[in-house]
Amino acid sequence: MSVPLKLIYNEGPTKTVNKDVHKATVKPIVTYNNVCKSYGDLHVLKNIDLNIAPGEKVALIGPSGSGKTTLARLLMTLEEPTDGTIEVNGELLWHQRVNNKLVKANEKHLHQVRGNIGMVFQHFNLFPHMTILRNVMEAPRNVLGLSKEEAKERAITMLERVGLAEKIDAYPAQLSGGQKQRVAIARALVMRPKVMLFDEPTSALDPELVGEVLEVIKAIAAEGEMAMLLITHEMDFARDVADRVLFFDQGRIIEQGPPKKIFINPESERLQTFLSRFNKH
Ligand SMILES: Nc1ncnc2c1ncn2[C@@H]1O[C@H](COP(=O)(O)OP(=O)(O)OP(=O)(O)O)[C@@H](O)[C@H]1O
Repeated sequence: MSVPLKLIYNEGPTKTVNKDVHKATVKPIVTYNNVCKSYGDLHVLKNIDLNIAPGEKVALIGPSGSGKTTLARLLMTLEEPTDGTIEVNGELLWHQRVNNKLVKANEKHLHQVRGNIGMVFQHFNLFPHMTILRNVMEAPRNVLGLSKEEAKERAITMLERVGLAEKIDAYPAQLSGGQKQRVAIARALVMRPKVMLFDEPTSALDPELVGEVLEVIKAIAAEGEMAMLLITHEMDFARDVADRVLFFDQGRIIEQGPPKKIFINPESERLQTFLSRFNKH
């Protein structure tokens, strides 16, 4: 059993880190194996190797256009890698192993693997004609095949978790951007994914609404067992939530480590330059 390890640094917040995260023996929940992605001559991802352990919180930072969203889109199965493989919970995305050979995965297989991944994007894409409760119940009903009562119970629990229990009968148009994003988080969580992927979840929000969404994500992260990949331009948030921070530039992982190392003792010049832009603000 893993033992939570309390870690305090730089007068910063108290973090809970899963000790097992850094042990080589833990079977990763997500594996990128030599993944490349090109659009014509543009090589957006170059030989990415990345393991994410169960429960591990990984923040991805880096300049605009460095390939962070592309890395996420591959995991969401919205894009196919040009080369390499990705595994989630031991199952290949895009490919299957048949007689030890890689063959193209069918839709059924993809659907199954995708069920392990929850996604929250910049834009919430809620169904405007459905109440908040219906928005969150929809996938448990239609994808998991739960009864109406079971789906409702699960949805209400999730909406309570993101602080929106009193809004279940409201429609998306009646909510603030921050509240809509919290619904989107509940909608992803209700499927009980093993991995949650957040792609700049606050970048479309008015500044005064950013905090409430980040607080919800932090609270979910602190609960533990679910792995998270967080793409963010919020450096304080990355520092507070992540067990490991990856600095991405020009399609490669340039540097990675615990937040303390990345934000206080960055090694590469590129990371130092990148961080200095944030420190000026
Ligand atoms: N479908 C596509 N066709 C062609 N080029 C693309 C496509 N999608 C992304 N790109 C290019 O890939 C590069 C990486 O884009 P990506 O969105 O992954 O970067 P990013 O690090 O997430 O940037 P940001 O922080 O601004 O969101 C960019 O040069 C982008 O123009």
